[in-house]
Amino acid sequence: MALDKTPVQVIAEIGCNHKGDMDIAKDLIRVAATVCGAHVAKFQKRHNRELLSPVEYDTPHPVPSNAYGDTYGAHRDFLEMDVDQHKELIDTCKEYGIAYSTSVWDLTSAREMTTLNPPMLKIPSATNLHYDLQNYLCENFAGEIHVSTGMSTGDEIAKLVQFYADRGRAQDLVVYSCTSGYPVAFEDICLFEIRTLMEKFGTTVKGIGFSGHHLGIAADVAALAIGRSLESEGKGRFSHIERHFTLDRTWKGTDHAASLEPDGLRRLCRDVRNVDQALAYKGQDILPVEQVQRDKLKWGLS
Ligand SMILES: C=C(OP(=O)(O)O)C(=O)O
Repeated sequence: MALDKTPVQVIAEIGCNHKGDMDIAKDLIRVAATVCGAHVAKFQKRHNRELLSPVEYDTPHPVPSNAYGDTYGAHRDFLEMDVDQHKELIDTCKEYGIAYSTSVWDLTSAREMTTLNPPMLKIPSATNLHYDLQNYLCENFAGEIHVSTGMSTGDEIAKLVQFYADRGRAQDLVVYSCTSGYPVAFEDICLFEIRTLMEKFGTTVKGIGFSGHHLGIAADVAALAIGRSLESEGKGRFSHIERHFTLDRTWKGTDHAASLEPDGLRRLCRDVRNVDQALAYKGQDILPVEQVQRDKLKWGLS
């Protein structure tokens, strides 16, 4: 079966790695696009008073050395960009020719971000049981809806996909294999979950993706090989690889240590492009590149 050669999209998950600073956020977009060759620059949007209980909001950050505020809520608020700032980030993405995306963690964020008409919005693993939010997106957002499946049971994932199918939106849905951990040990990445998702849902949804929080880039290339080979068996489409992205892994904050720096993301994008070309069957017995060698080297033909 011929593979759909639409390139697998590499998403630079900037998240909150901008440390609440628009200049850093814009620089992350610029570097992801122009130095690394990523396809999407992704952020996160939260309304912390809606998302967190009063007690969670007022409790100090569990890791004080990562805290940007006296309480967890104040810390999260410090890292938030408002709607106008997200508009500016969209403009910056346009300037550098990279698509913009953001995850929405609560209903208010979903309402706000849909007004910006991005090409895609994401529901993080933490929020994928929030059906009011997902119903809102199904009814009010025409773009792709990406949903991550960390910390989810098989039944929850099946229900999730059915929810979108029932609303006629499964063909706009991208479901991500994900292990929620920062960073994730190699034995916990469980890449064959991509196989499970593709076998169960690949032909129902628009795409299956991989959202990684591990170290290095080898697992992503393996994810690509697994996803594309299932594609070759008619099990749907493997469409996205998402990795956290920072300018400096030693910066203060939870996600930096599990992020790629510019050279890592650049190598990931390069390897995804190159390996994707290599993932093909021979369309003919002897390729043109081999014919020259066959004529010259092959014993027993003349
Ligand atoms: C936390 C997020 O994603 P994931 O669940 O894939 O890690 C996110 O996109 O904000």
